[in-house]
Amino acid sequence: MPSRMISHAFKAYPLNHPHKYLDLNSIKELPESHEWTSASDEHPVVKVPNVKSVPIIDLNNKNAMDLIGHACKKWGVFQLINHNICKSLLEDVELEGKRLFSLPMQQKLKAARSPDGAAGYGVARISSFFTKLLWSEGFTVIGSPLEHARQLWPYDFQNFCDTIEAYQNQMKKLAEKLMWLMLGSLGITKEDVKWANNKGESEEGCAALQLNSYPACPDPDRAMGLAPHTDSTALTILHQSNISGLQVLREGCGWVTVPPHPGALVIHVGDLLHILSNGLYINVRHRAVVNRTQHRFSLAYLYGPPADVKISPLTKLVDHFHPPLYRPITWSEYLGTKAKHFDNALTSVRVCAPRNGFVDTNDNNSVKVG
Ligand SMILES: C=C1C[C@]23C[C@@]1(O)CC[C@H]2[C@@]12CCC[C@@](C)(C(=O)O1)[C@H]2[C@@H]3C(=O)O
Ligand SMILES: O=C(O)CCC(=O)C(=O)O
Ligand SMILES: [Fe+2]
Repeated sequence: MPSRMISHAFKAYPLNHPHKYLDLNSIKELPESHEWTSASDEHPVVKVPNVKSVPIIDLNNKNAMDLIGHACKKWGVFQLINHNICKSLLEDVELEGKRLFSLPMQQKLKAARSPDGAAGYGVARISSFFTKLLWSEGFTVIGSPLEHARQLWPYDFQNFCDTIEAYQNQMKKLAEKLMWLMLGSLGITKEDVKWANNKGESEEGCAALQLNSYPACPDPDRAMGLAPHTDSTALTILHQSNISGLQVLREGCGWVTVPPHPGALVIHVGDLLHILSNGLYINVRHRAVVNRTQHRFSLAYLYGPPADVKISPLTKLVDHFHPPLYRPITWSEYLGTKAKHFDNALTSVRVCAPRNGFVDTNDNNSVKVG
């Protein structure tokens, strides 16, 4: 039976071996369990200006739609300024996140994500695809944060809930606006998308909020904050605070650092927009690296269509010369597919090889070792 909520997407894919939780803040030497070899990544880190940097787009620019479309085709990522999200809200949510991660481990584990669940405290789900552990911890909110917040702060959960809910509301509006700009640039309007005005859908269905914490690391060059991945979303809005760590893969060049730009939010094209656009938009591959001295915090708003609506390449973008590359799939099903196949999830949904004969650069069959 299709699930109406993304929080149920992993029911059939429980994580069998939840990792032991180390308090990364107190570790003075990188344990072998967290030692990643640089040989496991074939892409170099490239420096700006050797390669252009990720585009910065002003939402107030009258050409914003075209600039966004161009960035989605060339990069699959851009930084957005003048997005209208209150600076104080961004600061508040960052503070609440830091308050959460600074709790003692025993307390955080009271809100631990269950093996078959999507929400709560824990390591990133993709961790299970690697033999080495990530230098990070996360907290995922889907719908209301209340249940978990009560477990974390039995007498003091209101502030956290209010801030998270205010942030979710603002992000939802921005995500919707961005999605229509991204699709608008391809000539797609709301009339072309059946589920666009489906107001009856459960609020829980269309977003997750991921709080990421990357403590300072004694040996950052051999550790990995968040392993390379694409987001299983239509789009992601990332607030990366003022500490660098996000890198995006520019095909043919290598890893490009996305420097924190004051007030900017980073927008990623996810796998679902890649599917909807019939491959025209790049689902950007990215990762988070860590540093020796600063504790980094980031906040990702992972946005998608209603969880149980089948999405597929949009009819207007498909013709005899551009056959649909992917079969219809719901967001919920796609999350399950990702939980099973990780980097090969898109290939498993593909029905037709791209006309240029190239394979999807985000798919590979290599064994992940970390
Ligand atoms: C909607 C979702 C996307 C996500 C899995 C999740 O159910 C909630 C957490 C998301 C996240 C955030 C960190 C990176 C990531 C790969 C992960 O392990 O959990 C993404 C997942 C994703 O985009 O596939
Ligand atoms: O911390 C970052 O910069 C990246 C986070 C991320 O990729 C995610 O939450 O999906
Ligand atoms: Fe991501």
